[in-house]
Amino acid sequence: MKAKPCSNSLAVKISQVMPPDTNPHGTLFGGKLMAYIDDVAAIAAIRHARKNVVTASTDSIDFIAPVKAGNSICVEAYVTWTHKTSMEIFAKAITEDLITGERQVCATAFLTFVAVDKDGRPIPVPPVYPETEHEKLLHAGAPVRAAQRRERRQQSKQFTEIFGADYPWNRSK
Ligand SMILES: CC(=O)SCCNC(=O)CCNC(=O)[C@H](O)C(C)(C)COP(=O)(O)OP(=O)(O)OC[C@H]1O[C@@H](n2cnc3c(N)ncnc32)[C@H](O)[C@@H]1OP(=O)(O)O
Repeated sequence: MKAKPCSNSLAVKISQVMPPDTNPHGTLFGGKLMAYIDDVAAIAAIRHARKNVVTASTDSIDFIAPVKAGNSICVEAYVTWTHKTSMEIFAKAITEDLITGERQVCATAFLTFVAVDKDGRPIPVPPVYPETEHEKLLHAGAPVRAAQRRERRQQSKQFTEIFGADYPWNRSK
């Protein structure tokens, strides 16, 4: 498959934070921001693969600064690295006080998406290559992050086996 540049997958979403999406502090719900990030990252992954994708995992999301109601929130995401069927996506969210123009990074995250066929089975994706300094930095660090994810996935599988699928109310003490 022909390699594509990171920039080919760039997806951006900008919106104004409205009160229904805020918590009692008047700032954006963390869960809402996570949904924005997943949404934009999925578009980037589909753009790169030109196939259906699923979210396989999200690395830790660091909430760096709160996002006030009335501010804008801009999420950008692009594919930084690919393996066989999986793609790493970097997402960055910035918030802007629309009155003063002050901007802040409010969150960054790495997500992994997997391209799937109509039965949900993983299928190959094209390679990606970096062009800018930022893209090169992210691309170079990706194999180490992927190895950490493989290790974490093994731990998750172990927890799944240990804790099982019992409902809490059926669990014996
Ligand atoms: C857009 C959305 O909202 S989708 C909804 C939320 N997501 C989901 O429902 C996905 C549920 N999970 C699944 O369907 C499956 O576990 C899949 C498709 C992610 C993986 O399928 P599996 O049959 O386990 O495939 P397999 O073990 O071969 O892994 C396939 C690839 O996914 C990668 N992968 C799987 N799980 C993870 C994970 N937790 N973190 C990072 N990468 C992962 C593997 O490393 C592999 O990558 P590679 O082919 O590039 O080397």
